[in-house]
Amino acid sequence: MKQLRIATRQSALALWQAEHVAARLRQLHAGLVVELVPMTTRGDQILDQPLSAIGGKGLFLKELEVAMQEGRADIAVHSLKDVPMQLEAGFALGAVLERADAADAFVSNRYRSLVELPAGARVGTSSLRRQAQLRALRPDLQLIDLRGNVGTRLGKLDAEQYDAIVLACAGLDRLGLAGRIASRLQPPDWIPAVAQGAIAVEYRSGDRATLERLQPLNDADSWRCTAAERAMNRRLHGSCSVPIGAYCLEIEQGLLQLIGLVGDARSGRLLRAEALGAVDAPEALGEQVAQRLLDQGADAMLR
Ligand SMILES: NCc1[nH]cc(CCC(=O)O)c1CC(=O)O
Repeated sequence: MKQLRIATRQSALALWQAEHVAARLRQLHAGLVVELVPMTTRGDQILDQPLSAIGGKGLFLKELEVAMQEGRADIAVHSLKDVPMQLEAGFALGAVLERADAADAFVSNRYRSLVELPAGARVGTSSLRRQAQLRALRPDLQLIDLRGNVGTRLGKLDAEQYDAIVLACAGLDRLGLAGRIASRLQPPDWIPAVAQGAIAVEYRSGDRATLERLQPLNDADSWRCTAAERAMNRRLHGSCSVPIGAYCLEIEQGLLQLIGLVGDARSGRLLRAEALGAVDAPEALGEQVAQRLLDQGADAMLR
C-alpha cells in the first residue's frame, strides 16, 4: 500500500491547511493513502509571551521535523510565514501552493477601518511588524499584546479586551471567517509578513519519490515571489518575529516588483525600499532590496 503521512500542528488553521494538501494529493495520485499525523509544537505551548520574546525561529517546526526524521511522517505542511529562512539540515521545501490573499485584516465589532478608530483605542497584536505600521499610521493608539490561534484571538476581541485586532486575512478566509474582516490592510500602503498567505510543504531532502509527488502542487509564481521575500529577510537576518515586511508581485510578464519594509515598533519609524527584477532571479531581487534597506540604516533599527 502506498502511503504518505502529513505531520501537522493541531490548530484549526493548521489542520485546514494539512487537509487541503491531503485532498490535493489524493486527487493527483489515485491509490495513494494520505493521512494526517497531528502534533503539538513549542510555539503552540508557550502562549503567554510574544513570539519575538521566545526567540522565534522554527518554534512551529521542530516537532514536525523530528517526526519526519524518525519516519513517523513523510512531509509537513506549514504556513510559509512561520518557516525559518534557513531550514534545518536534511530538510527542504518541496512545494509552495498558490498564494491566498497576503493582506492583513483589520477586525473589529465596532469600527470599519483603522481611520475610524477613536483616539487612544486599544488594538491587539503581538507582531512587531504590525505594531510598527500601526504606530506609524496612528501614534495615538494603545497597542496591546495578543497571542494564540485565530479562534482565541477572535474570542478576546469579542470579550471586549480590544477595540480592534489585526491578523492575517488568509487564516480567516480559510476558516470561513471572512465575514469578520472589517477591512483589508493591503500593499503598498501596508506591508504583510514575508510569505504571508502561502502554504508550504516540507520534506526530507533526499526523498525523491516524495518530491515527485509534491511537485504538481507547486505554484511557480508563488514560489518565486516568496523566494524573493525570503531572500530579503535572510539577508536582514529576519524571521517571522522581527519588524520586517515584504511583498512581491509579478507586475507584468516576466517582471517582479518587491517592496520591503523595516520598522521600529516603539517609535513607528519605517524604512521602505523597492526594486524590479527578472522572474528567473528572485533571490537577487530580494538581496537588492535588503541592501537598499541596509543602506538606509536597517541594521541599527533591527538591533
Ligand atoms: N504566526 C501565526 C500565523 N502564521 C500564519 C498565519 C496566517 C496564515 C498565513 O499567513 O498563511 C498566522 C496567523 C496570523 O498571523 O494571523
